[in-house]
Amino acid sequence: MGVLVTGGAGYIGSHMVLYLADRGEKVVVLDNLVTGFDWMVDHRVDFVQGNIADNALVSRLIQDHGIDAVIHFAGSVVVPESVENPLKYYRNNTAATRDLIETCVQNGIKHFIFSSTAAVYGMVGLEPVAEDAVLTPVSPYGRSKLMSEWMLADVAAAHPMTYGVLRYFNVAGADPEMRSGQSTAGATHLIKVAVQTALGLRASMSVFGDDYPTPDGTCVRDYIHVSDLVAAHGILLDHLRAGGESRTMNCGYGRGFSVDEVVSTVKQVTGVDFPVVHGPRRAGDPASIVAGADRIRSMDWEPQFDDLPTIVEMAYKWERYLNTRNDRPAV
Ligand SMILES: NC(=O)c1ccc[n+]([C@@H]2O[C@H](COP(=O)([O-])OP(=O)(O)OC[C@H]3O[C@@H](n4cnc5c(N)ncnc54)[C@H](O)[C@@H]3O)[C@@H](O)[C@H]2O)c1
Ligand SMILES: O=c1ccn([C@@H]2O[C@H](COP(=O)(O)OP(=O)(O)O[C@H]3O[C@H](CO)[C@H](O)[C@H](O)[C@H]3O)[C@@H](O)[C@H]2O)c(=O)[nH]1
Repeated sequence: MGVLVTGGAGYIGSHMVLYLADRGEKVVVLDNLVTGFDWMVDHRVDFVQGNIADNALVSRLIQDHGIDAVIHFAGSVVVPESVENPLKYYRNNTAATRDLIETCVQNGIKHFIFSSTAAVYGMVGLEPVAEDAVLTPVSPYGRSKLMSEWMLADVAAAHPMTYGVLRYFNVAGADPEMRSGQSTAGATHLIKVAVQTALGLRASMSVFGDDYPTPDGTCVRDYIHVSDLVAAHGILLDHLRAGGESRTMNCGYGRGFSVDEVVSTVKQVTGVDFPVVHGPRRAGDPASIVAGADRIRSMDWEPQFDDLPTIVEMAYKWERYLNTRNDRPAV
């Protein structure tokens, strides 16, 4: 048995690789390094640079490495970019995923786990959102991912394959042993931006909107630590390998923090009172999105880092480490 991890040189995929290597799995990573870094791939696993849509390459990897399961992280991930360049997202997230799934079917892959997103829900109310909610994504990013969810369900109905769809909420933090972390150039994610500001890499940061219908007027999100997130994939993989049915699950802790709460936590953890500007709303932001977490909590999933200061501390430590590298990605 072996696992093909696509996008394993990226933020979340590199943590998945650490998790699998730590438990002694045979792993091969396929990544074209468009946003990932080869130095983020753990040395215990094989790394191949290439595209998920390359049928001949993926077939060879599956056969040479005895792959029974694919965990598919590779994709394009920036919501505003998907609005400006939707065809990029339909090509890389939908069409390329279609090609990858076809290669998997042709090669008898038994299990396929897919990185989906809370963006498939679109604008929701203030209550936690469950998996069976109406899906009305508002961005090409969300739609490109939802189409892949549908393809997987159709393919699994027609072929002997089981699948897991995991809808991630706001992923943050870094490996507790500092072997990987969020390293993307020009990051837009709140916790990453805030720790960069605390380190003086940015002169100030903005809070996008403070007139939302939330307790303090700023947007509420469900921040999940990346190591807890990848552990959920491991549990789902074990479930599928044991003959369990396909599952679609939210990945969040089921509680929200506002932007102002996150910023205060970053100030407390870092001890730096950095400048914060309260600016206008950012287009497309839902006021609040928190995971209905009943399904994931009904698995044997025991989160280790469900604590905002701990998540922030690890993100901060990783940012400090990145700062010591000569090749640190641009802020
Ligand atoms: N970060 C989040 O908060 C978040 C939230 C919801 C869903 N997701 C999903 O999780 C997955 C991983 O996201 P991430 O934050 O680690 O992003 P990332 O950009 O760090 O990782 C994506 C990786 O995929 C690679 N890649 C992209 N297109 C490829 C292709 N065609 N062939 C081969 N490799 C390719 C990139 O080089 C990169 O290493 C994505 O599918 C994303 O949509 C992320
Ligand atoms: O400098 C910043 C950055 C962000 N924010 C705010 O902080 C919140 C979180 O923003 P992020 O950009 O960190 O994350 P998003 O909630 O926009 O998006 C994340 O969660 C989505 C699902 O909800 C998708 O999965 C997406 O891929 C993932 O990046 C938002 O209200 C945003 O407006 C700021 O105020 N200032």
